[in-house]
Amino acid sequence: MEYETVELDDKDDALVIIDQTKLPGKTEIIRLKTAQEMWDAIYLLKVRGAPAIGVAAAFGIYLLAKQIDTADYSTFLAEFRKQKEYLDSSRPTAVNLSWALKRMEKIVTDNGDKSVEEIKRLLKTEADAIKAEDIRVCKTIGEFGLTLVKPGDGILTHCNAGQLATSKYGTATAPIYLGEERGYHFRVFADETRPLLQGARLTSYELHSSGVDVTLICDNMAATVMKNGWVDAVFVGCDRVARNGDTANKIGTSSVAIAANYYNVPIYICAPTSTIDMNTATGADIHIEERPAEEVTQMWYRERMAPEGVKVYNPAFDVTDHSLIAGIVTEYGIAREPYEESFREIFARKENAEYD
Ligand SMILES: CSC[C@H]1O[C@H](OP(=O)(O)O)[C@H](O)[C@@H]1O
Repeated sequence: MEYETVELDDKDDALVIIDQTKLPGKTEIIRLKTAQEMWDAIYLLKVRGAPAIGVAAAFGIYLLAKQIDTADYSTFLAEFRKQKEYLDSSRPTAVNLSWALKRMEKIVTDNGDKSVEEIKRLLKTEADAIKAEDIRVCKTIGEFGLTLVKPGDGILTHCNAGQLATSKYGTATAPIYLGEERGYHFRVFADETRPLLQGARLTSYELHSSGVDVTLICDNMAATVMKNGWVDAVFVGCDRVARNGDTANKIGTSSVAIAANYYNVPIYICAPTSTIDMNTATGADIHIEERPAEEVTQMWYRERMAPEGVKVYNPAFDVTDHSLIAGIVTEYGIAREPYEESFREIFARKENAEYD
């Protein structure tokens, strides 16, 4: 299934995305032009998934910068920062949002000696680079992930860390897609992932459309398929990895990790280095987004599933303790305990690679 999760239409000054809230029933392409439309699209998960949110924010802030009508650098910088802070406020947990926006801001602050028009051109180049890197990073994560499994293995996924959460390949699905190209024929079990069903609506849709052997299960069935011996590894994505390896990912991931450890099934986090936040010491320091009750009680504000007025707790993410994680698969290798030391080695490799 070839489609672009996030595209830039530079001529029409539009950020073009698939509205993921309409999948799998309808593939609806929408064009975002204003800061409000971009903010809403991220908050409402029309575009979602840490890497895809980062790419959307990079193109989005570029388009908003284009609209800043001034030749004065200080005025441009002030307005740029206002728009950046606004987009950054849309969702708090996925570090890629702020990481991409900071990268774009650095283009502006590093080039104060250039004209505003030249800075706008440099912003476009940086946003294109962020998207290109995302594709390369995901493919490389797939290569490292493949070293952890063998043809015919059963793989369990949770939420969607697939093509729709990135620019291509996905992170947790990258080994699956690469394996499919090379005849590995994995048997995938996709958790539906309540309340917003990213696993049912997106992961099973992506994999089934790509001819992958995928079985959709309810979240409360994950332990059973592991107990049955059908799962050889768990691959999940992430939204923020703390320095000690604690990982924030879609709500329910920590339950999957506990079950996986009980049944001796390794769980691997597939994490672009852009999602590893060395400034966050442990999972306790990660801000977990809480979302509206209606997502739990009314299935996308449609079918009522619970009594009106009932109390609801709806955290969008949880934190999996580093001690439960068998390895963290990055584009510069697989990190293992002790994670802080392993991450420092991986970032050193990244630094050297970027200078090669
Ligand atoms: C490529 S990993 C993306 C990560 O983001 C998802 O969250 P959401 O659907 O709320 O954006 C989920 O946690 C995935 O693992």
